[in-house]
Amino acid sequence: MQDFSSPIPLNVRKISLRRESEAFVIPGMVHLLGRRENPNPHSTIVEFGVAARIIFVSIIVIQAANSTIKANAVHAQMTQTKFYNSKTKFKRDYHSLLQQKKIRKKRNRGSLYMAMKSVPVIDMQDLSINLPEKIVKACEEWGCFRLVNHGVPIELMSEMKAVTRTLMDLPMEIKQKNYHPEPAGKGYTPPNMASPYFEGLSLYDLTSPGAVHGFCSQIDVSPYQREVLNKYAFAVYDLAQLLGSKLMEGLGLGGTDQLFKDDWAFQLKMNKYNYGPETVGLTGAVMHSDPGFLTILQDDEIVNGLEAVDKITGELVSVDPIPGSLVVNVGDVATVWSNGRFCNVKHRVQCYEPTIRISIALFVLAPKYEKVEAPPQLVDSTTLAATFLST
Ligand SMILES: O=C(O)CCC(=O)C(=O)O
Ligand SMILES: [Fe+2]
Repeated sequence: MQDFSSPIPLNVRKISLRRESEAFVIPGMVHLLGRRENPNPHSTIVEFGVAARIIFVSIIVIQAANSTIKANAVHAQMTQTKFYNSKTKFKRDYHSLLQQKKIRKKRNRGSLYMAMKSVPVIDMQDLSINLPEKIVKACEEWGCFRLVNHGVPIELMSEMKAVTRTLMDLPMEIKQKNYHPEPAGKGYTPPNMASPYFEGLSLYDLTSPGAVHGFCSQIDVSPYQREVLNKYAFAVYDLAQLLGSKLMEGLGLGGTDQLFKDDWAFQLKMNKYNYGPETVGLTGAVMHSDPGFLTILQDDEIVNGLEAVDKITGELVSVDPIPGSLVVNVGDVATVWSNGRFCNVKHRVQCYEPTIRISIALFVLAPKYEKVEAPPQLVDSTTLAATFLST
C-alpha cells in the first residue's frame, strides 16, 4: 500500500490536537557479567596480556566500523532531510549535522534510560494489566507498540514469512502482474527513486469476494502458498478487529461494537528490502506515517531497521525485533477519528546490515465510501471534530 515516493494527501478539514501527554519508557535491563573461574591460575598473566591486546584491537576495529556507519547514516539522513524539507530550504552541511550528532550523544551519555528507550510492549495475555487502557495509552503516547501473545500462531507467521520470501523472488515480469486498477498504487510497488531498495506485492481489499483469488491468479501463487496467505491474512484481520474493540472499550465507547465495519478496506502488503554492503546506513523506506487507521506489521525478526519518532523529543528510536511479536502503527485516519488523541507515528526503515529484509503489513485503511468522523464522545465544546474522507 505504501508508495513511499508519494505521500497520500489527507482530506482533513479541521483537526484539533489535545495537549501532548508525557512519554513513557520501558526501562531496559542491566546485565551483570558473571565471573568465571580460571582453571589454570599460572596462566593468568599471559591470558591477561593476550586479552588486553584483543580488547585493544577490537576497540580500534569497532570504532572504525562505527564511524563508517555513522558517516553513511548522516549522509543518508541529509539526503532524506533534503528530500522532505526542500520547501523550507533546509541547509545544514554535512559537518554541522555530524557536530549535532556528537553533541546529542554527549548529552545522552551516562543516561542508560535514554539509550534503552523504545516503544511499549503489550502482552495481550497479561491478566494483571487493563488491556484496553494500555492500548489506548500506547496509541496516545507513541502511536507505535509491540504486541506479544497476540494469538496469531508463531508457525503461521514463519510460514507466511517464507511464502513472502519466495513470492518476492519471482521474476520482475511476474511481480509486475500484481495490479489493481482502482484506487491507484494498490498493486506491485517496484523500487523507485525515493526508495530504490524497496519493493512490495499488494493484496488490496482483502475482505471483498474474490480478492485473495484475484491476487493469487495474477502471480501464479501455488495452492499451498495461497492457503498460508489466506490463513495468515485472516488471523491478522481477526487481531485487528480485536484491537478495534479494545480501543472502543478503552475510550469508553462500548467494547462490543465493531469499529472496522464491513465496508472498510484492508490491504495485505509483502515487503522486501534489497540490502547489500553498499546500502548499509542508507534508507530502505523513507520517513512517513501510515495513511490508514492502523497497521499490523510482522517485521523481520532478525534484520533490524524499523525506527519510530518519539513525539515528545522528536528523536528516532529503534523498534528492535522481538521474534514472534507484531508491531502496531497508528495511522492518519486514527488520528482524525480520535480527534487528535492518537499519534500517527512517523517511522522509517534503515539499512543496518547487508542482508535481505522481509516484512508483512496488514493495513486497516478506512471505509471505502463513508467518511470517518470523531465519535461525539471524543469531541467536547472546546474542540472541533476532524473529518477524513477516502478519495
Ligand atoms: O518494513 C517495515 O518494517 C515497515 C514498513 C512500513 O512502514 C510500511 O509498509 O508502511
Ligand atoms: Fe509504514
